[in-house]
Amino acid sequence: MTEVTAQRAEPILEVAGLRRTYGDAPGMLARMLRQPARRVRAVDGVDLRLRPGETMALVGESGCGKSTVARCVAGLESPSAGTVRYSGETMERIARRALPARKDVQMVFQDPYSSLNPRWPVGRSIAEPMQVLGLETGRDAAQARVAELLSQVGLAPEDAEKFPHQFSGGQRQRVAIARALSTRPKVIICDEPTSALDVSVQAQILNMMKDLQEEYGLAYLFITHDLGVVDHMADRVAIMYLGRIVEIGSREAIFARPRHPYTRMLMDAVPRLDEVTAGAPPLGELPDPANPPSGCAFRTRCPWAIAACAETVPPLEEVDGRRAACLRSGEVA
Ligand SMILES: Nc1ncnc2c1ncn2[C@@H]1O[C@H](COP(=O)(O)OP(=O)(O)OP(=O)(O)O)[C@@H](O)[C@H]1O
Repeated sequence: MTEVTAQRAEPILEVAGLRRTYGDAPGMLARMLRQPARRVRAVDGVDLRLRPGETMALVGESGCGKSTVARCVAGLESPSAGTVRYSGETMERIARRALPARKDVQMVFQDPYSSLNPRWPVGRSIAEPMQVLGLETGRDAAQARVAELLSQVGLAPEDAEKFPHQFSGGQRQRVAIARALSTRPKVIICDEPTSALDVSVQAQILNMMKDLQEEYGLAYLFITHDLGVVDHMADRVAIMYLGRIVEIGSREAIFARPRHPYTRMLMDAVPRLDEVTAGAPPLGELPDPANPPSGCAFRTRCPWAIAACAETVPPLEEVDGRRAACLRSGEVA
């Protein structure tokens, strides 16, 4: 499917012009030291469309705004501007009026403890979202559903009585996935769900997530810095740099012929991408997000940069079956 066709298909999730700025007002310490506010445009005009049953990977170095997109899309944070729609319904309306669409989106975090209460038996945490939304209120029905969910993620019904610390890291992530599945969502936002796990456990969880996707027609917005994971999971890929998407298209197109210099450099750095994320800079230092370069924010690290790159922010334009935001995208491949 070309990027043009993908854009035409009916989306389950549609993000338009999403912006999230932090630090509009200076904090107390900054005020005492008479420092100006440190204003960061963490997300600066992101558009995304996710179709039912599809996996879109959102990729980029630490600090480029991936988690902020995830939190805004999951309704955990309000955007400064732009809209998030599920099946055409805005997230604002969904959150305010507890519309049924609220059950359609769930989130899985890197750290399962973010969604599991350490003092609750996991069965209670798994049942919580469906009970909050009034889906399975009777005790027996809720228990039966928890047992069903545990077996869907490869655990035993008796595991409902255990506490989070009694599981291994991989099992704990299975529990977090069972909790996310409890409301029968259509979309799951996954923020680095396997990056804290050993490689072999990682593969098991990813394969299970693929099976669950197939069985329930789930769409995943999959946030990761790991291109191996992207290759394994994604139908489409969006590459983010300092708050903006710089390239978006099918996994095949992007892996075969990256058209943005940043995508290309990420791919060249593949074996060391964990170092990129850990801050070691095979690509050079990321500029200060509070003070990004004019024009194309990547130009200060870009071997293809020319004077014109400092003038304007290049728009995402169709090139070679995907969209890329680079004045020289035609020459990059
Ligand atoms: N609550 C906050 N207050 C102030 N700045 C924030 C806040 N959350 C994020 N930021 C800033 O917004 C930018 C994007 O952060 P974000 O966590 O979304 O990036 P990321 O790509 O998900 O990185 P990571 O992989 O490290 O989580 C960063 O410059 C970060 O410092």
